[in-house]
Parts: sequence; C-alpha cells; structure tokens
Amino acid sequence: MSASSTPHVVIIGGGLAGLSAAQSLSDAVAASNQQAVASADPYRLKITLLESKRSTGGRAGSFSDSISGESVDYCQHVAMGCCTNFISLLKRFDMLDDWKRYRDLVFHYPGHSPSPFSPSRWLPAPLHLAACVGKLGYLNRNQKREVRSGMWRLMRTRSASLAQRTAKDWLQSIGQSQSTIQAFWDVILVSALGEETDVVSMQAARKVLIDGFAAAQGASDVLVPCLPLSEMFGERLPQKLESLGVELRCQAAVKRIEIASPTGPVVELVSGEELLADQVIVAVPWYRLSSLFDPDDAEVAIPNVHGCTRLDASPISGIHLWLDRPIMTNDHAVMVGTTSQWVFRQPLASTVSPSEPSEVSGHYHQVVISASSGQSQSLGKQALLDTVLDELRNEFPMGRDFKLLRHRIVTDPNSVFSVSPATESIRGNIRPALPWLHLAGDWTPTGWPSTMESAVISGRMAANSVARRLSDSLVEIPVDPGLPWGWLAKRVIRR
Ligand SMILES: Cc1cc2nc3c(=O)[nH]c(=O)nc-3n(C[C@H](O)[C@H](O)[C@H](O)COP(=O)(O)OP(=O)(O)OC[C@H]3O[C@@H](n4cnc5c(N)ncnc54)[C@H](O)[C@@H]3O)c2cc1C
Repeated sequence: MSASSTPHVVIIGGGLAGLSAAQSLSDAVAASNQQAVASADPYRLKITLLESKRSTGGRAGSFSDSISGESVDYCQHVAMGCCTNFISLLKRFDMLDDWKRYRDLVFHYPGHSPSPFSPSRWLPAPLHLAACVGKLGYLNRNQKREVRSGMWRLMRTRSASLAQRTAKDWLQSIGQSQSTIQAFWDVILVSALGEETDVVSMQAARKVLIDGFAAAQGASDVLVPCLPLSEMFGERLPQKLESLGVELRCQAAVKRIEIASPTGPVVELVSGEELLADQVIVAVPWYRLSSLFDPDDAEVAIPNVHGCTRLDASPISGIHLWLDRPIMTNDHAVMVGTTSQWVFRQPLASTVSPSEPSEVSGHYHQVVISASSGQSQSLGKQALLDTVLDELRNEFPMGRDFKLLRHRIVTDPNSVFSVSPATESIRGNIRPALPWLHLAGDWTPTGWPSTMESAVISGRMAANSVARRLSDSLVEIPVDPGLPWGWLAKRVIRR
C-alpha cells in the first residue's frame, strides 16, 4: 500500500484503452460519492496515467504535415454504429459532434457505375439489408443469391461452432464462389478486421457481420472524424480527464514494474523515477507487455505472457495524397476489386465545399489499404503509388486529369493484431495472476477485433476490475452491451 491513505492507481499507456480506464475510474469515484451524499468522507482515488510519447492517443494519432502545418491522421479511422462503448466515450466528453455519421456507402467497382449501399430505414433488421445487396450493380444475379444465402446461413450458425474456422474456409464450405468472396465478403471483412479472409477467424467475421450489419438498425452506420485524431485524443480528451482530477504524464515511459517490493508494486520510469502504486493497469500493445517485467517476473505476473509473441500483427497503409483538384463529390468511397480499398476526401466539415481550394498545399485525399503486407511487399512503394493513382483516375472521372502535388505513404506493421482462429484462445489465456495487476488494450479478450471499440471496452473492464479490488463502495461503470437487436433479428439470428 502506498504511504497515503488515498489508493493510487497507475495506468501505463495513453492509447484509447488507457484513456478509457482513466475515464471509467474517475466516473466510478464520482458516481460512488454521489450515491453516498450523506458521507462526510468522500471516496478518493489518485489516478496517474503514464504515456511514453509526447501526447496521448496511441495508434489513433496524427502526424504534422511539414508543408501545410496541418495535423494529418496516420491512417483514417472509422467507427461503426455498433461501437456503442466508443460512442459513449465520445458522448461523455461532448465529442460525438466531431464525428460525421453516414448511413449510406458507395461501392465502386471498375467498369461499373458506383453502387449505393443503403440499408432500408423501414424494414426491420435483418431484412433492412436485403434490398441493399440487390442494388450492388457490380454483382451478378448468382452472386447476389449467394450473398443472401450466405447471410442466412451465418445467422443460423452459432458463433461457438465457428471458433476453429477461417472465414474463407467456412464461406467456401457453404458454397460461396471465389468471385463472390472477392467481390463481397472480402470487401467488408478485410476493412473491418484488417486481415485477409484466408487467415481471419470466421467467429470474428460473424461478430462484424451480425453485430455490425444484421442485428440492428443503425449498426452499419459509419462514423468518420471531422477533426484530427491527435486533436481529439491527444488534446481535448486528456484536458477533460485532467479536469476530472486524473494526473496525465506524457514523455513518461515506463521501464519496468517491480513486482516483489515489500511496499507493493513499484513502477519505474525510464528517467529513474519510481512511483508507488496500489493498483496498476497495463494498457500497452501486446508486443510491449513482457518487456515491462524482469524476465523472471513476467510469467509470475502474467502466466502465458509469452503467448503475446504468437499474436501476429497485420499492417494497414494510409496513402496520403495532395492533389491539384478534388476528384470526388462524396466524402468517401469503398473500392472493390482494386488495390485501393477505401478513399476519403477531406476536410469533411460541411462548411467547406469540396470544389474550393482548401489549402495552398492542394486537395487532400487518403487511400486506405488494410492487410497491406501483400501489396506493399510485392509492389514496392512507387509501384503501389502508381497503381493507386491509376485506380483513382479510372474510377473518378471528375478528377481524371488530376496532378499529384505530393504524397506520403504510412504503413504501421503493427496496426492491428491478426484475428485468426488461434487468436481468441491466446487472448483469453493472457490474464494477470497478481491481485493488483490489470490488463487493458484492444488485444485483451473483449470479444471484439482490434478496434477502438475493443480498446475502450478493455479500459472499462480493467477499471471495473480495479474497483472490485479496492472497495465495495466503489461502483462499476458497466460495459455497454451493444445495440439492442430488432424483434425479427432476435427470432432469426442464433446467439
Ligand atoms: C493504421 C491503422 C488504422 C486503424 N483503423 C482503425 C479503424 O478504422 N477503426 C478502428 O476502430 N480501429 C482502427 N485501428 C485500430 C485502433 O487504432 C486501435 O485498436 C486502438 O487505437 C488501440 O488502442 P490501445 O489503447 O489498445 O493501444 P495503443 O493505441 O497502441 O496505445 C498504447 C499506448 O501505450 C503507450 N506505451 C507503450 N509502451 C509504453 C511504456 N513503456 N510506457 C508508457 N507508455 C507506453 C504507447 O505509446 C501508446 O500510446 C487502426 C489502427 C491503425 C494503426
């Protein structure tokens, strides 16, 4: 126990998981004190969040463009309507209005007119999706029939029975042709899970297809940030946390956690400073976890910690393009059958017309390629750029003659962990064995793939685990169970 009577919780890592843990803990203290209004001695908690970088946000961050001086996200992030915990974090800090919500998407396939993907507002889930498949003009009649029958089979198949299957293996086993897998299932699954269908777990794929599309109206809505991620998660959100009493320390890299000290856990910073803690939440990525402990301590603190080395990573590339003109009127487009997977134009703020030159530096567009190792490795950066530019010229007639002013390709090889059939059991087995130690991060067993939603849920779960250790009087901030399923979805979709 630290010397003071106020328990001290140290959170290591200022990504969305660590930020969510800090928010949940400070809200838990406030809610507990509100419930016990009559108490003369309010519950107190000292919360310190340590982040190694210059600002918080972690993978949901931005770089500063040296020409325009603007902050540009390393890679475009989107959330879905089904990400209710992430959305509640945004709401909690009045940041939801900084995200633009889209119900409809537009799919582009070479040689075909763009197809809208517009779930019906009037039909109950999951029927609301049926009409949108019919409108995907690049799919032929057989492919549409296969997609509908595949969705039906998926709804009637229990999640647990898919644990050991890859998406491709299962889709082929129910008669989906290669062309339908490429033109439909790959498009959704590779973007949502950041991994190829021949690797990705069908159980994780089902989670996205059911929770993110079939089970509820609004689940497949796409939320796109209108402000740089660094402004939201590196400036505004931390300021709000500080106003709640959380001590936030950036450029405070943790070197090691001493587990055997008689005074309780000691968190040692690279600077040499030592912090005494009562409870510690470690919210670093999976590949950093074991380095925070002495080699002999790691397995004592977290049995199976070395399983983290078996959580493979999958890269995502953001191809940042500054063009001499806008090339599209829609804010974004899904690209099918091409190396490019999704194109975004910015700024999204509705006050800025896409035809106005927004900056001297040109019109900014970003192409996103998930599971990008194949393309990047086989093509090389210049060939990848040339391929993407050709695809944009072919697909967007309005900008056919655009000139590229400059570009930057950002690929994070550790963007997300690869959700293969082996992943879920590995994730589930990496649990702390010390009563004061708690884990958070998108990779912990939240039931979600590597997403902002998973990170926020993990932070909340870790905060609740701390609350249970500290005091019966500390309330828990519940994890949101997700969008309620529609009446028809409850009847036809097996759990
Ligand atoms: C290119 C790309 C595109 C993505 N697109 C999407 C998307 O569209 N939608 C979506 O939902 N998700 C997307 N993701 C995933 C999403 O960004 C992550 O799931 C989420 O941000 C993970 O949050 P986290 O807190 O778990 O981990 P991180 O963001 O990795 O945070 C961990 C933090 O710990 C800090 N840290 C590490 N070691 C130490 C130490 N020793 N001491 C102190 N601090 C330390 C790190 O600096 C970091 O800030 C994308 C990710 C990438 C990289």
